Amino acid sequence: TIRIIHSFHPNSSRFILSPIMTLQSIRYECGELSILDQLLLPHETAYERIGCVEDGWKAIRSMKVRGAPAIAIVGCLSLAVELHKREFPDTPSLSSFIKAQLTHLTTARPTAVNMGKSAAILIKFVDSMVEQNVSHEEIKSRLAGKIERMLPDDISDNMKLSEHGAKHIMGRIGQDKVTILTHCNTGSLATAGYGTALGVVRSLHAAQHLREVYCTETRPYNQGSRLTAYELMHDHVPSTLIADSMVGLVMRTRGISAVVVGADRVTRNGDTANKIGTYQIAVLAQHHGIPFYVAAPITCHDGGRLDGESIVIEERPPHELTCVAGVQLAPKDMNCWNPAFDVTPNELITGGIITEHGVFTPHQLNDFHDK
Ligand SMILES: CSC[C@H]1O[C@H](OP(=O)(O)O)[C@H](O)[C@@H]1O
Repeated sequence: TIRIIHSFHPNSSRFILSPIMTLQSIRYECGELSILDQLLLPHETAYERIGCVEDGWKAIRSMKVRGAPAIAIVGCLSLAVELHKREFPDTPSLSSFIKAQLTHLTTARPTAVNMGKSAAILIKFVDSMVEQNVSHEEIKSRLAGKIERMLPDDISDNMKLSEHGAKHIMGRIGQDKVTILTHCNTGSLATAGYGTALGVVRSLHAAQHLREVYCTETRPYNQGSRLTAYELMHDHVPSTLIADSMVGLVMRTRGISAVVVGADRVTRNGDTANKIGTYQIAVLAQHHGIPFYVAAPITCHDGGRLDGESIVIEERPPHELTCVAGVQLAPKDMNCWNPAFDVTPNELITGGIITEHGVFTPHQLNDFHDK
């Protein structure tokens, strides 16, 4: 396991972190992959073995594993696992298999950019090795190595992002303690570890600057009540669970200093696709004059897309809305609409977009992509 041990150096505002994490959504070692089945949390902790790409696709589609970074990491690792076991007669057969499998993985869930972005990067990596006449065995080995590095790279990005975000919020609010509101789950269960928006919360808590964090239940999958509450209790972070419908009243009466949410796809102009309900929280935050931040490592950024208008919003099955934990709540044949995401326009992201490279305004983000 990896446990994060925080120590706050008295002579600087930097957080000293050593990479030991306690909550692991992904376990990978020497070609063996298993994922924490998040449909069973918080009542049951069960890991499911992923033996091939199809196992990975099904785990992502069913949301046993979810969260934009975790989706890409599990998808790509499922390919590494399958390549570890398969033999190929020559380079063309290996290359076409890799491309077909990566393309297939991008069909599991359309809104988060991470899987599609990783697939494009890995296909380009393989093509470059084919052009250099690298042997197909060496291609397999180098590709597996590149995929395996996604795990530590994600944790490293999250820690840097979280430090930038915590420092920016402290600088903006100008008080010793802050109260944060967050939505959905953006922690160790949505990433390789530490988290994005929840990573910012962890960093504020580690530096003793967090008064409290309010997390929304995040219907209908309940990422907040089942997953974020689980992580916050696990880490002994002062926190309060609220229903999605309570956000307005909490903003009005509980002294929220800032809102920090994650992202599934941030476009060039800063428009952000994130869990359904994010948009209305951003509108409420503007109404109450509360800075609204999006925490998103560059792996969640779609620099090739100008704005959020064309982002495909995934629609999930009606039963995920009409049933809770397998109990039928709404009438079985009730007409439903179950979009899993919405898009927050950049003008509502008033705090900034927190990345591992720093905190950007939407305009600065556009310049960053031009570099
Ligand atoms: C750190 S990205 C987490 C991001 O993914 C979640 O969606 P889902 O649980 O459906 O995969 C949500 O939008 C979070 O902000």
